[in-house]
Amino acid sequence: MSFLTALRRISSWMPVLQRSCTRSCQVGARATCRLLHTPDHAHAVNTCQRQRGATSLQTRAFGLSAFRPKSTDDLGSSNGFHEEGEDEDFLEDSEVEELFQQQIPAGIGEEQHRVFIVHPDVKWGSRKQHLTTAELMMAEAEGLVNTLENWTVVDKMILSTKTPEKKRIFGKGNFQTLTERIRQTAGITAVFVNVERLTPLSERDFEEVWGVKVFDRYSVVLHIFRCNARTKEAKLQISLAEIPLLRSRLKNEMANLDQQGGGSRYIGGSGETLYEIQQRLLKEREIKIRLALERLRKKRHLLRSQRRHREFPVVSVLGYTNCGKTTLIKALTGDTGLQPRNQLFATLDVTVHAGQLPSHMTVLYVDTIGFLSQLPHQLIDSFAATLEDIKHSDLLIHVRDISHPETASQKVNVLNVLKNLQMPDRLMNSMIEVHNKTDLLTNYESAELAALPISALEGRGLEQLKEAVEEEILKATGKQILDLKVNLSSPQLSWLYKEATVQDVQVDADEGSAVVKVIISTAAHGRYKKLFGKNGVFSH
Ligand SMILES: Nc1nc2c(ncn2[C@@H]2O[C@H](COP(=O)(O)OP(=O)(O)OP(=O)(O)O)[C@@H](O)[C@H]2O)c(=O)[nH]1
Ligand SMILES: [Mg+2]
Repeated sequence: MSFLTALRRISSWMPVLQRSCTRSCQVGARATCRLLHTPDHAHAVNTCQRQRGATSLQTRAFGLSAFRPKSTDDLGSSNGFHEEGEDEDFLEDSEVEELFQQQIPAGIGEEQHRVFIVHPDVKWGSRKQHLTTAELMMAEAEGLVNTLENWTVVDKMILSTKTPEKKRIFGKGNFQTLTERIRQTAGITAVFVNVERLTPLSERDFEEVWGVKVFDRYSVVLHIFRCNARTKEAKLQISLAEIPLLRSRLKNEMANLDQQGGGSRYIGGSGETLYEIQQRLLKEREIKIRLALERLRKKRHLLRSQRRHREFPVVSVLGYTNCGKTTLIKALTGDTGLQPRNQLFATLDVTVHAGQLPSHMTVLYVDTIGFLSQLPHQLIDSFAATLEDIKHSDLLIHVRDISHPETASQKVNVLNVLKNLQMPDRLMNSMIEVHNKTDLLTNYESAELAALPISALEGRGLEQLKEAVEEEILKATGKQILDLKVNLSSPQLSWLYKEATVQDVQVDADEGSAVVKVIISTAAHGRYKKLFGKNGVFSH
């Protein structure tokens, strides 16, 4: 790259970044008020309506009536609950869009790529992958490329290596073989080196030798995320995760410029070199995105307590990407708005969907972003905020694609990520493991006795799953299902409507009494007994 081209490219960033810095100051003064709620809650209310009859509905729906549906995009990252007056200082959609569309790292967001994949296979040492093979890792890399609409795999190669994390990933001989193969393969526009993260230096070296764009897992996964991002939070997180790529690009461009003696020159009496100015602008961009994300996170804290207050137990559904999480939630809730896709990272946002358990108790199922082995660390960091909410669930369901050849290592990977996220022990111990896609295997029988075999697609095993969920939810929330005999001339029934969840009322008109089926917390039951005496409880 010539000195002039490099200089031109770098200075092309400046107006964009400067504009973004000025705007960030203006945003602070803006306050936006919104009221919205998810269609899921409308669904929850409707379901309650059908199950409980008019009187109980009045009690329940009252708590929810302050919410209205807005767009499905808004369901996403903040679980669909937004509170009035809490949107102060928040970025407008157009501002998030501008951040998202500015400063896209080179090669990301481009129209098409014909890709050569090389997988460095570590034969020994601490970096060796024990639960998988190079062929399976290569298959996953191909899966990642094929997820992108206009990307195709042209050729692939597995090469052994000792030090995938060092600058020289491959030995001299192997590197020569690889370079020849790449040069001989016609029409390649990019090489995907299947490592977590390439150093800026090796990326530059590879690009120089091979003459095409070079990607690592980090940049490929980011590219997929960019294509699938719908909500503000996802877009902000992707923009944040792209910052390291922009830094690498800046480093490489400055190295080019320095070779020509330009990078460390001071700019027009500013006391800063060009490199320092660019670094500062990137830092400012990063701070702005982090601030916006932090505000979303704070908002979620509020939303969490609101949700607790409403007493709908929360069940988070997680697992490796493409294992069938969205399909399962769709089957459990009948929510037709959900769109499962045979694609990695189809779901990028945490969304919430109401469903019913056998006792007609309403629970909220949380659909989450899928996990991936060797998902680059910075990516996990920027999405940790999204996954943070899972910690506040009442129960976790771990979905596994049991038909996948790598199902065992996928499980290990998911458990590791949960450990890194410091998931509370109570959730890890009560987690329900579900073996999905059993329809793809003949006469599947699990060696893991506690696991539940299902087919989310064909609706098999769902009743057993719902029963298991109910059992765990009752344990987790300290609730029980009871039949209570009430005197209709006393305030017992209205008390129960207020303090517990009334499931069913069987009236005996002659006796002036009713048997009421309730889901009630131990504490509320204690208060009930104190107020109305111990009589009239039937075991359930
Ligand atoms: N045969 C079969 N296919 C299934 C089953 N469950 C899900 N699938 C398919 O697996 C693919 C992925 O399903 P999703 O529900 O989108 O998976 P996910 O875990 O939400 O995926 P991400 O959001 O991308 O992480 C889709 O093509 C589904 O039709 C199942 O029980 N049997
Ligand atoms: Mg999904």
